[in-house]
Amino acid sequence: MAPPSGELINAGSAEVPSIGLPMLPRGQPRADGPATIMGIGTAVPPTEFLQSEYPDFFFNITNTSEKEALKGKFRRICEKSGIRKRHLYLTEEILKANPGICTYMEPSLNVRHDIVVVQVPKLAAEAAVRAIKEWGGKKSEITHIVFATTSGVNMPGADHALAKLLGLKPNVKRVMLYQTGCFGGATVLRVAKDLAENNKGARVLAVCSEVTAVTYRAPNENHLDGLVGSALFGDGAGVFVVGADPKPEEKPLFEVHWAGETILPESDGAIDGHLTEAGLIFHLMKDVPGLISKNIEKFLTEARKCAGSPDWNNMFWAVHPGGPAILDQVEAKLKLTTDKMQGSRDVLSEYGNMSSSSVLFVLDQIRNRSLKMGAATTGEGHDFGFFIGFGPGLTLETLVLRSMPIAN
Ligand SMILES: CC(=O)CC(=O)SCCNC(=O)CCNC(=O)[C@H](O)C(C)(C)COP(=O)(O)OP(=O)(O)OC[C@H]1O[C@@H](n2cnc3c(N)ncnc32)[C@H](O)[C@@H]1OP(=O)(O)O
Repeated sequence: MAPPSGELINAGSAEVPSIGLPMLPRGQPRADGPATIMGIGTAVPPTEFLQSEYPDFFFNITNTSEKEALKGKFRRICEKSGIRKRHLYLTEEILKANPGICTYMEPSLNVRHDIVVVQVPKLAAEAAVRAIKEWGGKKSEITHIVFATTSGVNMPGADHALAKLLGLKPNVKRVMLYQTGCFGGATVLRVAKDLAENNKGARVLAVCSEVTAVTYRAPNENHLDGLVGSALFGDGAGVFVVGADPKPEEKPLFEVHWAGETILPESDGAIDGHLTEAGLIFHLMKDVPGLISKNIEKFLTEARKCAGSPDWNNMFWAVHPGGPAILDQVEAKLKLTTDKMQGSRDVLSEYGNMSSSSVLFVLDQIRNRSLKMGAATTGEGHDFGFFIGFGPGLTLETLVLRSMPIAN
């Protein structure tokens, strides 16, 4: 029987006075070094939609072509979106076969879920195969999966489906994060970092996969922020292989040095989403770019201390490309040179806003740009950089990454 708590406190054990037991060795040894990103893979559905043609397609398929004023507004948003094309699973054929998805508010959750429950893990598996190939290890060495998606919910989750599709061992340890929205890309890396650093030898798949079949809906005068989502969102999956203490045959692309998350002041309701019988209904306040740019400096000033507080322009920037106004306003606020957001702008242009997956694409773009530029490091020649997600809350989630030298 346990002694009274007073005796416990005064039990006199030199090692652990609070419980009076000797310290035991930890069952699971920790890694020696920081988590590293050892492989990156991305995937998108094959069908692409040119943004210049999208207003006609969207208003036709949703039977709303008579709403000329609304269509004019949608066209203006598309023109200012910074997007050239997007990839969507929902082709014309699939939309015609599922007319409920093309309405504004008809109950249609079943058909939407039938699509995403299959397509979200499938797209993730495509990206994971590429990430694992670059990493060069065996699938049997994968110890953990951390998976984020806002595209539907299911039991067992998309993490379970991915493990089956890839043929991973049944004892792979899984963390499934549903409905994180766009900051999920940074969350999966933060959780993967903690797992890799606290479990020696762990090799973690950090996974995001988004398919817009849950949010797709007809335009409506009562939901103008919905128009912004319809103009911006695209489908895509991104996967990192994360592990610490790389073996000689493993070639890290980035080290993860710091991770943090904060809720921005006075931002309640700025981005939110509600899962309803008609799918996921998104709300975006017009001031999202202003709220992010107003509050970001304080948080990033704290974050960059781990890198010796370099100048903003002496870092690389992997920022979730939520929309061009967000990139513009952060750039202006921190007086960044125009090349700093190029990775984010390139991803926005070629894929749109793929919610949580986007920032993984941006880091892939940055290391590819670095190679093309002949830069000395994977971070466009800089030693340290940011990996930034934001989304519902408003939640701002950031990691500080250290780039690796490129042998030229
Ligand atoms: C899913 C997640 O968790 C995280 C996310 O990423 S959520 C998405 C975050 N992204 C955003 O919030 C979008 C940020 N906004 C932008 O990038 C730009 O404002 C934009 C591309 C939407 C428009 O570009 P712009 O240069 O600002 O053009 P602007 O002329 O001001 O706006 C175009 C039209 O859009 C309308 N508009 C812009 N933002 C709007 C909003 N949030 N709601 C409703 N209408 C909006 C404007 O009123 C304007 O309408 P009119 O042409 O009829 O006047």
